Amino acid sequence: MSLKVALIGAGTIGTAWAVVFARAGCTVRVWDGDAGALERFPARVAAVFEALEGSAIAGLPGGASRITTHAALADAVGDVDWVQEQVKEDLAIKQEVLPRVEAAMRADAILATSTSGLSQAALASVLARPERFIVVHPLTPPFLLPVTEVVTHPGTSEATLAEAYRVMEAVGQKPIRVHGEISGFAMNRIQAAMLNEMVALVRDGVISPEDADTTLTHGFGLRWAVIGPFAGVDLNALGGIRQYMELFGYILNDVAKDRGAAKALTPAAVDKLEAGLRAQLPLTELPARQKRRDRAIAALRGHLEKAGRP
Ligand SMILES: NC(=O)C1=CN([C@@H]2O[C@H](COP(=O)(O)OP(=O)(O)OC[C@H]3O[C@@H](n4cnc5c(N)ncnc54)[C@H](O)[C@@H]3O)[C@@H](O)[C@H]2O)C=CC1
Ligand SMILES: O=C(O)[C@@H](O)C(=O)[C@H](O)[C@@H](O)CO
Repeated sequence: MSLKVALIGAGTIGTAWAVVFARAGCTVRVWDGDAGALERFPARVAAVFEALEGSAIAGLPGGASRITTHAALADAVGDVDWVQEQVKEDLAIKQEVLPRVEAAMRADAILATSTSGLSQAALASVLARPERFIVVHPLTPPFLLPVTEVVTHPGTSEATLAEAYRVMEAVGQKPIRVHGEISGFAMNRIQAAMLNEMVALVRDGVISPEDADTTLTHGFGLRWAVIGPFAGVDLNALGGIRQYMELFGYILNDVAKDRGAAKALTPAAVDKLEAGLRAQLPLTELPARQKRRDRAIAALRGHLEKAGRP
């Protein structure tokens, strides 16, 4: 992809985005308010490319040679098509940096922020061209984990949203659409729900931190690597997700009650889940999907045994 990209912020996520864009063929220009961060940047990027070398996701040759660092903001963003911002997660800092970046950019370029959950409306409110502004939030690190949430504010244009999808798909990311203003967006809320429960179980002496992690590394994580939690439980009852929830939904409700949370599993929620799952897969095809799940997890386990775990 021949896109010209500027990265604002040369820390952990700036480094990771540089690899994502550069390995896909984009020209990447990097700026940061801290000269030291820019100095350290090439070595950080080189370490990632070295780790990916020879793998299926190393990307096009010469990735690092497409990345340059710039002391002046205007030099980095002046003629690029896409600007991705990842300065410190602090509303006041982003509200100060984003308008400066916008003023130095081409009027038709897109300004995306990597914020993990700050209000997109509050960020957009300080911009002159909010229609070109969008949240494109990755997981860590995006060069390994392609899912990327795309979140608009009420003034984001349809063209900007479509371009965000086009660009993310072209650089090998898997965009997902998150609707509305919600703190933490979707990905961090999902992770937070699980982490909150794990913290409470450890705090109350129900399980050790190590064993809690093992439920993921040797359990759900293996399954969820090949099939999501909804599609996964859909295979755990012959009648699919509706029957699963009839049989085991009491656990979701008990946990919500124990933690003083409102019950999420309403009849309307079950109807929505069933409609979504059955649109993907008729009940008659569940056994075939079970077989595909088994093959994929078996292959994954074989690979993990060879590669070892960190
Ligand atoms: N670390 C993570 O796992 C993820 C972080 N993000 C988001 O990416 C953003 C950055 O996070 P990290 O890369 O982890 O932080 P980091 O601390 O590694 O890097 C932040 C960079 O911003 C620069 N910076 C801070 N204030 C600045 C200013 N006023 N002007 C110019 N540069 C400034 C710093 O010099 C630093 O190099 C945050 O919005 C965060 O929510 C998104 C996904 C994952
Ligand atoms: O674990 C992660 O990768 C996610 O939590 C994120 O990407 C977040 O943005 C995180 O770094 C801050 O909660």
